[in-house]
Amino acid sequence: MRKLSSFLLIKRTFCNATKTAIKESTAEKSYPRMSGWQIHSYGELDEVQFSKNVKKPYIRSPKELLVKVDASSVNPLDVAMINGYGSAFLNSIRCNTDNIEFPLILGRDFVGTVVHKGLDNKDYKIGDKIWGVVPVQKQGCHSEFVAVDSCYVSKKPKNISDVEAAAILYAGLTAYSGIFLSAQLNGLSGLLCSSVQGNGVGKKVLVLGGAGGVGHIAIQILQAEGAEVLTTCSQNAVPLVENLGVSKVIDYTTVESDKILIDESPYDLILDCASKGAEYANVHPWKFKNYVTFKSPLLKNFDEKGMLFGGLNNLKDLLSQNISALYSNGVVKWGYFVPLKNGISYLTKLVEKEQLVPIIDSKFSYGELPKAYEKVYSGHLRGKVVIEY
Ligand SMILES: NC(=O)C1=CN([C@@H]2O[C@H](COP(=O)(O)OP(=O)(O)OC[C@H]3O[C@@H](n4cnc5c(N)ncnc54)[C@H](OP(=O)(O)O)[C@@H]3O)[C@@H](O)[C@H]2O)C=CC1
Repeated sequence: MRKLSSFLLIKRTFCNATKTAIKESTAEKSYPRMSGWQIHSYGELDEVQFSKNVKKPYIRSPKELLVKVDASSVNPLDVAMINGYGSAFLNSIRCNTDNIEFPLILGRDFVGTVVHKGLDNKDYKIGDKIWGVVPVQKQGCHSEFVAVDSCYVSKKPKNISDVEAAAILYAGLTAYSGIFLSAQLNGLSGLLCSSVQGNGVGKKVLVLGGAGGVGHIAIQILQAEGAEVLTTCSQNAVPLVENLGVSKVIDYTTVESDKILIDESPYDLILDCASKGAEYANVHPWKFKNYVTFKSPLLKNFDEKGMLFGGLNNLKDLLSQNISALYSNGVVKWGYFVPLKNGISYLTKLVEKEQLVPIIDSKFSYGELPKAYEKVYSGHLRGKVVIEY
């Protein structure tokens, strides 16, 4: 009798488990799908694979919007993330759809159309054309749809095309945070004030790498603020950056360029958009108040040494680079992409006033996305690589 009841119990448990599995797999199959570019492990560029069977994101909070992506861009970060860059830190804060690492969708900035919205989104209606960014710990936007908190978007400026707009926000917010948060051009935190222009009047700024995605936008922000801007680039980019109206273009490939850079100092700010790094601040006997580099060792230290020792190493790096820069009276800082709402509003206004015009290096279709990744990987960009969906 006891044997029979145990048999019945096992059978019932088995049946329930089978029913649950069938239910789950049916739910999995009936889940809405979309197309997207994903990586399933870290490696080379060919890890980026197209699939028509990607789970469509959905709205998970009243502040979120579901967006049909119309255009996007590729950034050096996307290419680096394929290689596993930042994975240690990002996994510690990751909040993608299922809190899992893979499959991972890259892509950080987009222009798109609102197709669904959370209840707490009175500023947006279905069909609105918006632009925005996706924080690095979330699934990206190199896919048909993206779900994003409305604090990372705003209405797209009407005076530029989708493709032009797609070139701006990630690079623009990086430039914005380097100028206002790290260097504090306005004398305050960029979080507090950026609506009144003129913060650069009387200031001399050197932008290293003025032809690239971040560099060409940084130049335009600084000029809109009234700063005198000098920039470096290689010879074939000189006419392009001259067109931006900078006061001096220095071709860094010439022998005399170092002397010019030193003679032109002191600088209120040197903004490194050319991956020169903190070390470069001390290479020349020049004077500066602030040196901000976007080549930060922060995530690399976490990747290589773990969260604790990586954190300690970051502290050590920050102190040592500043101690060696003391002789020039300058402060050396790291700059980052920060998805700031007031940064998005600032860039929107700059575009609407035609003080910021993006430079497009090249345009690819959504189906050609791997070619766009290759283009960014190969470097020497003149503006941005954009994707039209
Ligand atoms: N920390 C962060 O959160 C972020 C960091 N970044 C980093 O900032 C840097 C710039 O990004 P992005 O503008 O998108 O990159 P791009 O590749 O678009 O631009 C880099 C530009 O620098 C030029 N360049 C290279 N070497 C020099 C040099 N010695 N002097 C002057 N110019 C040079 C390149 O052209 P050429 O080689 O022909 O001279 C190219 O035009 C990258 O290293 C990127 O990884 C970017 C965004 C966020």
